[in-house]
Amino acid sequence: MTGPILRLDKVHTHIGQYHILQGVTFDVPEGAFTVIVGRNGAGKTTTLRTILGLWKASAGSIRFRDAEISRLDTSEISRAGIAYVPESMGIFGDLTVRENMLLAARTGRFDKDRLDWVLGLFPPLRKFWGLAAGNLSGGQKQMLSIARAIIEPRELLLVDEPTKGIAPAIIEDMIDAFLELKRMNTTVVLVEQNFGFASALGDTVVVMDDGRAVHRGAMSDLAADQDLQQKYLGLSLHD
Ligand SMILES: Nc1ncnc2c1ncn2[C@@H]1O[C@H](COP(=O)(O)OP(=O)(O)OP(=O)(O)O)[C@@H](O)[C@H]1O
Repeated sequence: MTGPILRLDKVHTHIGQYHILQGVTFDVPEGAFTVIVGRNGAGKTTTLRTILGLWKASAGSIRFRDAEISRLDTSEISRAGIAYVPESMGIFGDLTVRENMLLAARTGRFDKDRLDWVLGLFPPLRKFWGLAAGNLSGGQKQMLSIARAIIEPRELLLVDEPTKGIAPAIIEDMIDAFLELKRMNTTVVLVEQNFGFASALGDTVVVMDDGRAVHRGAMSDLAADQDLQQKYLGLSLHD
């Protein structure tokens, strides 16, 4: 783990008349997994969308390496090397798995070694390569969505709740795939409600509540401390 690749400093986001993020501050260390947890409506997705410029920060600073990105357009932020896997997965149901992957490759073609590596992480995608993606199961769609985000090397990957609605057996496969990304020193910010998944992968953890980051620290400390979990997360993580 090295220094931060991304720094949020007192970030505020308004959506219409609502003041959603109210001074979010945390660092994302390079080459590690940062997990954002917190109750429903805490502002986790809004934080990812604000980093991506899909919502504009109304105040505060977001620095990616040495650049201030909070005023940039999403396309510029994406070109700078930040990829996003939204909760809605953002895949095209009428297009095949292959076509979905190809659209995500900015050069318009595949690097064969990279493609082999990605398909090795998610074998069902190889199997259903020619199938319209709308026919995939929920877990397979989630895999496709992640595969799209990593088909080219990215400096930072933002992933929103990959386990949502996914069966436990597939969650295990997904942990393996993310562990492989970890071995490659990929920098990931993961929003995750499933505490087993979050604690299996997270190096650092950010707990959000009511539009703020109320706790930052090592995931191992939070995972080992039930009082801390109770204080910040109530029982919702174990429901
Ligand atoms: N388009 C919108 N218009 C108005 N309010 C919104 C909009 N999108 C999100 N919000 C509000 O912003 C707050 C934070 O939402 P957000 O989706 O960031 O929370 P979250 O922590 O990701 O929650 P969850 O775990 O339920 O997905 C919520 O109160 C939500 O209702």
